[in-house]
Amino acid sequence: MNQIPSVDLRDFLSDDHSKKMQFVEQLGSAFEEIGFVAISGHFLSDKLSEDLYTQIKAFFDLPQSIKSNYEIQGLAGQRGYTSYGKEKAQNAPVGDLKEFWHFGQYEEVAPEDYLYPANITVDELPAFNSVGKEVYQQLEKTALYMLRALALHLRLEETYFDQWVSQGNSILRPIHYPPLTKAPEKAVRAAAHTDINLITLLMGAHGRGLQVQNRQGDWIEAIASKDQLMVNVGDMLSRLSNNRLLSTVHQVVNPPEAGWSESRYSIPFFMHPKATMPLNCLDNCVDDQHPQLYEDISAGDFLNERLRELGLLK
Ligand SMILES: O=C(O)CCC(=O)C(=O)O
Ligand SMILES: [Fe+2]
Repeated sequence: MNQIPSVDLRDFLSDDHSKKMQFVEQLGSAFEEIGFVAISGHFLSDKLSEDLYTQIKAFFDLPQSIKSNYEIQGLAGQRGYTSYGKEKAQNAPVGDLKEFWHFGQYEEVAPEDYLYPANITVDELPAFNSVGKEVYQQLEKTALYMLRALALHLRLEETYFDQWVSQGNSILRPIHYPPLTKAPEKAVRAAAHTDINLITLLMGAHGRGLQVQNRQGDWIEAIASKDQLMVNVGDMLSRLSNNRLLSTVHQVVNPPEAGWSESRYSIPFFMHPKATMPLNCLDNCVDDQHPQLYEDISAGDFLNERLRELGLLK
């Protein structure tokens, strides 16, 4: 396969059962074949998307001394700001050429029942906080429907994932890749990696840069149209499905020299379940032809293992 397939989430939401099942089939085969799909008909409006871009550009434009106030020790980069070059892809020699922010789950419970660290508020930019929350919730809703479709594809109850992802540990990560001033020796904007989580919804895959490795080992460009999000399978879902759904290696390459002066902004939403979700390979993905490939593990233990490898958790 040398192109990322496209699907329209409105088909899944339609009252027409055959359209709904056609979406399930298209999504399932895309995720079995290449692990990526571009989706339109999601819940994020153009206006909200533009608002978030405006806010994150304003944030990354703040002086470093102010941004650094939001880099909180002891949080393993789970909330707030992570400075340039800190995150390193698994097995990469040097850090990626990026800085980023994390919005996390918004919990409507008493503080003593909080599962997660609280979100960090940027005092200088009030709308940054409210727009981030709204985008988080619209992408979370979109991701929930994608997982419902995948549940049907895997012959599970349609709402199988709901209990695990409702109030889940998902993260919205606006990323800034600053302009390049000289030829980077080893580093690329984001070194080849797979995502850790269940599925990722990516805003901002509209220009060149993101590349996906197909089964033949070739790098293909993943470019979404303006109304599309790029969605891919992460390691948690490939593990759960005993590698039936592919968590595909991808990277963000540096632009040609003519494009060095431009920043890249992209915004992935990493859908994570609650830490207690078992990632044990599903019974209906294991048989004589497909022996179980992974040990049983919980989502929380798996995440911590991977954050350590990324250099974010000590
Ligand atoms: O910047 C991008 O387009 C993709 C980033 C990415 O793959 C990631 O952060 O996991
Ligand atoms: Fe990624």
